Amino acid sequence: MSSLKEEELKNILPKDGPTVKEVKKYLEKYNDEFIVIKCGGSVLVDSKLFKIFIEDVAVLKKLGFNPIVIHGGGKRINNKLGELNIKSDFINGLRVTDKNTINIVEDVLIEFNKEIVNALTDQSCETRRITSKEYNIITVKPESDKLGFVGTPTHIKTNVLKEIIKVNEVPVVAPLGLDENNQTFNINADTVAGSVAKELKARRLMIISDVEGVLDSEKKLIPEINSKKANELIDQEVISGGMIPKIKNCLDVASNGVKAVVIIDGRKNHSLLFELLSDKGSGTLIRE
Ligand SMILES: Nc1ncnc2c1ncn2[C@@H]1O[C@H](COP(=O)(O)OP(=O)(O)O)[C@@H](O)[C@H]1O
Ligand SMILES: CC(=O)N[C@@H](CCC(=O)OP(=O)(O)O)C(=O)O
Repeated sequence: MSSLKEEELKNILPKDGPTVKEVKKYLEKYNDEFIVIKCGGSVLVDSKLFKIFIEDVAVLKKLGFNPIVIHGGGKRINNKLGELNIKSDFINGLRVTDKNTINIVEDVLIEFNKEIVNALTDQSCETRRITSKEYNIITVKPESDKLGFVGTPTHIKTNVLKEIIKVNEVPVVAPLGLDENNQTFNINADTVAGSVAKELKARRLMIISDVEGVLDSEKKLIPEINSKKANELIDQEVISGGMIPKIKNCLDVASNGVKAVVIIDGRKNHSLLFELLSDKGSGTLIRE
């Protein structure tokens, strides 16, 4: 990727993103490594933020990175269940998913996956859809009886992912998996991103959400957090809801060989590019 000329870089990079000078410094650093990017449904429901996210992924691919995209969709699922008057309960940030709900979750996530892939294709970025119905790469076992059709990944087909990357496509993965009987399971998207990052031995896991990062009891950003501090904040209920599986999962990934795990703010313009390609890293860095 270092072979890109200054003029080419200028054409690829957005005007309001990191400068060519900054980017040049960082290009060498990530040569050929896997960058797992998880974008939450809270960011993707906003059409402006959706557009910036798509643009950033396409830019990374043009620069020669190997991005792997995992998408959420929690808010879209909530909206659909709301329309259908179906109540949804959460236990520690995970959706209780019964027989009826899993069908809706699957439909919503497959549709969302299609939209993301189409948007990337429009940016001349080649992609591969990965869902429970196409190229499934995730085998699961049930997480717990109480959660119904919620799965924990037991196997990720990294060989399939690597083949897709080799032919220059960006894998776009929905948080769905299959058990040994081909039953579809709902999986928290942060958990999927974590499993993929660990199994691929990714250089970085970047979790894009609709908050600055992990916040303390005064709602101030915590720039760096370890497991001791995170567990304290969970006990004190300062970390709650969807942030619980997010942080637990990030800690697990950080202690399993992925050097940099960050939670960044998808509401900030080009936060993904600034985090990877400039000195202006923001958000919360998670350490084991
Ligand atoms: N200590 C905390 N710091 C930041 N966010 C928190 C904290 N505790 C709970 N949250 C909640 O976690 C949410 C992020 O999780 P989630 O809604 O699952 O996002 P996503 O859709 O991006 O995965 C935030 O919007 C916030 O409401
Ligand atoms: C088991 C479980 O909770 N699955 C999630 C899957 C989507 C997701 O994780 O979306 P976000 O990243 O947008 O939160 C759900 O049903 O909402």
